Amino acid sequence: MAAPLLDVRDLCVSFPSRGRMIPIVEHVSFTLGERDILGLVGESGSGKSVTAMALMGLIDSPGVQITGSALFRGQELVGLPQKQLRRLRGREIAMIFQDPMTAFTPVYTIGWQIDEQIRAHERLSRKQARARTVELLAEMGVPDPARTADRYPHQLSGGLRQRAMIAMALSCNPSLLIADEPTTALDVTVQAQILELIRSLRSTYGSSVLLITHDMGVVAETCDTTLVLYSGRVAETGPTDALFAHPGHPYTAALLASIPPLDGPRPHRLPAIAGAPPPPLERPAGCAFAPRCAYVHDTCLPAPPPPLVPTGYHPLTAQPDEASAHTSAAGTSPPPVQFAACVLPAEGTPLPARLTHSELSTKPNFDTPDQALPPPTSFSSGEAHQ
Ligand SMILES: Nc1ncnc2c1ncn2[C@@H]1O[C@H](COP(=O)(O)OP(=O)(O)OP(=O)(O)O)[C@@H](O)[C@H]1O
Repeated sequence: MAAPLLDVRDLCVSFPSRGRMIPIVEHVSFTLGERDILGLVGESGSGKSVTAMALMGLIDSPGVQITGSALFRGQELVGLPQKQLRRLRGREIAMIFQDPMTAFTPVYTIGWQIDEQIRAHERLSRKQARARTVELLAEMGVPDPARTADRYPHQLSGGLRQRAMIAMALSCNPSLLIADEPTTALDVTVQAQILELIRSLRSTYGSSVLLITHDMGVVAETCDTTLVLYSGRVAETGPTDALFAHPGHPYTAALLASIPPLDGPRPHRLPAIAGAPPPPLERPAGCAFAPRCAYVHDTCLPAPPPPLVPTGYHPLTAQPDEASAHTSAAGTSPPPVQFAACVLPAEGTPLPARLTHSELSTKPNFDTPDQALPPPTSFSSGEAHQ
């Protein structure tokens, strides 16, 4: 199998506070292949941005502790000196953010800023750099790119600014684009256009994308693979289609159940996940979702469970594992995918025994059984999510 573009193993990020280290991201592992789009999804505060910033070497808080490994084309990013990281950023790895105004300086034109980015990495004259800027803006679907290049950031609409930021990020043809909530601030029509643009990057630029979002709809439309982060830990990962059709983790299932169905009867109220993720210092020893889980069981409590991945799929790549790959190569059909589940019952099977009320109420942030998510019938069949 070809080496992945990005191979992250056991990434942990902790920040110091009042003499203690607060673990924000714990043992996050995944790989991203060439031209793949991986969605990093989770609620606000789950550690998505911290994961991305750690990979980019952009966390400069004093005392931050980053451990584990992140190999980019075989080069270790964790602990890489800033000088070398700076060389990689822009040229090999680029990042775009929710708010393009944070990426552009308000006092220079869009074109000038993209020209400078190009000239920082390539030996081009001003004229050549501007020609490349205009070409890039045109490729990003910016109308009248030569005139738009002469505009200041505040003179562009949110969608155009986002296109201009993607143009700047792609100006040096990076292999990896990290997109942190790139469509959150945009209206739905522009959001769809930007997602289409991001999807097209792999064919036009050969780029892989790490897409950070809290929106399962965005993931469904855009990502090959999905990694669900909950309270700084990986809850579940797998090919997006499979994960959406058969979520194995009650958290994934609950996130999916909270998306309005496109067809069929509209529910009176969408199911919400009661409670909130635990603060990092109150994270339970076992599954961090246990305090909010309708299916919590005593086996969930002693230690964090390993991330769920469909049976037959590799836990890091979320691709068919070696055995399945060999079977396909031999010309026979791959074995049917079986879906792992932590405690999610198969259709028709009874729920596992629940913890007693007193056990539940001794845990921080625990919802009472009455407040907990009702067992949604759609969880086990997955039909509602297709
Ligand atoms: N420099 C920092 N020092 C201390 N804590 C931090 C720092 N940066 C982030 N955090 C904490 O890390 C946690 C995860 O933050 P992060 O921004 O990664 O979440 P997120 O999943 O990206 O959420 P959102 O979708 O709201 O952006 C939060 O509790 C945040 O307060």
